Formats: sequence, structure tokens, C-alpha cells
Amino acid sequence: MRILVVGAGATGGYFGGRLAQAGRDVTFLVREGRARTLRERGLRIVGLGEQTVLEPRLVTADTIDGPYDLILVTVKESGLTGAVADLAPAVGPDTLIVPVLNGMRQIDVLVERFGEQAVLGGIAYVMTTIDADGDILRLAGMHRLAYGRRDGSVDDQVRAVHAALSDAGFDTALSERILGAMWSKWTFIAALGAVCVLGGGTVGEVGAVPGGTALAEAVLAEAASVAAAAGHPVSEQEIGVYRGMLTAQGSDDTSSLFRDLSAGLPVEAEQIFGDLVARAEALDVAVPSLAAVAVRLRVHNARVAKE
Ligand SMILES: NC(=O)C1=CN([C@@H]2O[C@H](COP(=O)(O)OP(=O)(O)OC[C@H]3O[C@@H](n4cnc5c(N)ncnc54)[C@H](OP(=O)(O)O)[C@@H]3O)[C@@H](O)[C@H]2O)C=CC1
Ligand SMILES: CC(C)(CO)C(=O)C(=O)O
Repeated sequence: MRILVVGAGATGGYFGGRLAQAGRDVTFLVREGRARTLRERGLRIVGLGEQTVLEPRLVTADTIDGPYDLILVTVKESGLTGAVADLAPAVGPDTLIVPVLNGMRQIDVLVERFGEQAVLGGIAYVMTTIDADGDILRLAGMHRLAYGRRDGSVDDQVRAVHAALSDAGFDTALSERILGAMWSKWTFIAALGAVCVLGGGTVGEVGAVPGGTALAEAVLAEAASVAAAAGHPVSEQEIGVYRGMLTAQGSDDTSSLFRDLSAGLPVEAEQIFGDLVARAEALDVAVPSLAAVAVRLRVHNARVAKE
């Protein structure tokens, strides 16, 4: 199966790198700057005691070599529109596309361009970042990709995707409820981002001050209420797990969005917060804390864009 990974950043570099390491037929669609780094240094996966160096196969938008069977879309909000245009020549009549962005907006964008049948749901459960050298730095041991048709059906084409992604050094799940899982992760990631952005620190730092735990409870309840109103309620059991993670004493956890904010980089303001707040408004659900985060992040993005 020919696999194209769009973006060789924290998630794409990690999962695509593992697939390449396992001998799968993987090509990365990259832009010139990233291509240069990868040609000079190789694709390196580091952290947690690892030092893997790979020689990735690269294409740029103008050198895409025909259709691919599977396309993993691993760009951030800011790269989505450009990536959709760039990857179009790689999409044939039987291509399946798995986006791993947090949130749900990417599904609408991809479906509008490539049609209902081509676009699966997808989730990356991983904690990676690009370090100062351009390497893929693992921050935690979890590494799982979940994907599936959005209507929950399973057919030979999706089974083939599952086979191509599995047994490559990370966990995989072919999900029959991928939309529910995406909403659940969105609920968690929005709540985690809100705790860190509004609290201005790690989960542990926020939880250690008066009102910190109440803030975590409030933002989790807001995010979960949007998921429920949208028809994808997060189970009590999952809410319990998220509550535990968001209020864990001494936890160093942050979200990738908060790490980007702290580093002065553009953040996924619309993908993770703006879209959630817009859906909440359309469903008549009050989300004052999440709306405040969206404003805070938009101001940040506007400032970064001016610099
Ligand atoms: N990092 C994490 O731990 C997790 C992230 N996520 C989600 O996954 C998504 C991706 O995040 P992440 O991997 O961290 O982001 P990164 O910024 O690390 O990687 C995105 C990559 O996409 C590339 N890119 C952007 N546009 C294009 C294009 N047109 N063609 C080719 N490459 C392009 C960028 O390359 P360039 O150098 O050219 O800008 C960059 O390397 C986000 O929605 C994030 O929320 C989900 C789970 C965990
Ligand atoms: C869930 C978590 C925190 C790690 O996968 C994430 O998605 C992120 O940091 O963006």
C-alpha cells in the first residue's frame, strides 16, 4: 500500500517514521524548509532513550508521483488549507484519507474537497514535538493511531488500511465509533488546553492553587456539554478519567497547544476552541470559559502574525 504522510512534523514524522522503519511504502509530502532539514539530518526520532535516524522518501507539492492508496494528513490548523491544495494530485478514485488533527473541522474541509467516501475519521494519541534541531522528540510513551469510516462501517478497503498501519511499532485501532472518539478527545484536549491557558501553567501548577480544580471541572463540563448536544456524549467513565488527569496533583501535563503558546508560536485557536465555541452557540450551549480561551488565543495569533 502506497502511503503518503502530509507533513513530517511532530505527529507525521513520528508515525510516518515508524512506518518507514517497519519497511512500509511511505513517502512524506513536505515543504522546502522541512525537506532541507530532513535531507541534512535525516528524520530523527529522539527522547525516552531513543536515537533513531531514518532516510525518509520525500516529495514536494510539485513532485507528487501519482495517486496514493492512503494519505495521513498531519498538519496543524494553519497548514490545512494549503495542504488540501498541495495533496490533491495524490488523491485518486480509491484513495483513503486519514486526518489526525485535533478537533473536527478538518473533516468538513477534506470532505468538501475530496468527497464523503474518501475521508475517514482519525486520532493521534501521542505526545511529540519538534525540538530545536528539527528532530521528533517523544515526550511520553503513548503512541496510538485510531481511524475508521465515519459511519462505523468496516469494509475490505478499511481493513487493508488497518493492516498497512498495524505492527509498525505503535498501537493501532480500527474504530467503529471514530466520530464519538474524536469528540471525546476534542473534549479532553479543549479542557486540558483551557486549564493550561487560563491557569497559565501545567495541570499540577493550576491544581495547586485555590480555584484551580474548580476551573478544571468547569471547562471539562463545558466541553462535554457541547459534545453531548452535538449527539456524541462522552461516557461517564471517560469523563472520570479526564477529570482525574485534569486535576492530578503535581502533574507536569500540558497540551501541545499550550506548549506552542508558551513558545510564541501560532496556536490552533479555531481548530480546537473557535470551532467548539461556534458549535456550542449553534446548539445553544453556554461555554463562557471556552469562549474566553478562544479570544485569548486569537489575540496571541494576531500578535504573532504581526511579528
Ligand atoms: N504533537 C502532538 O503531541 C499531538 C498533536 N496532535 C494534533 O496533530 C496535528 C498536527 O500537529 P503536529 O504534528 O504537532 O504539528 P507540527 O507543527 O509539528 O507538524 C505539522 C507539519 O505540517 C507541515 N505542513 C504544513 N503545511 C504543509 C503542506 N502544505 N505540505 C507539507 N507539509 C506541511 C509543517 O511543515 P513546515 O515545516 O513546512 O511548516 C509541519 O512540519 C494538530 O492538529 C495537533 O493538534 C494530536 C495529538 C498529539
Ligand atoms: C492528548 C494530547 C495532550 C497528547 O496526545 C494532545 O493531543 C496534544 O497535546 O495536542
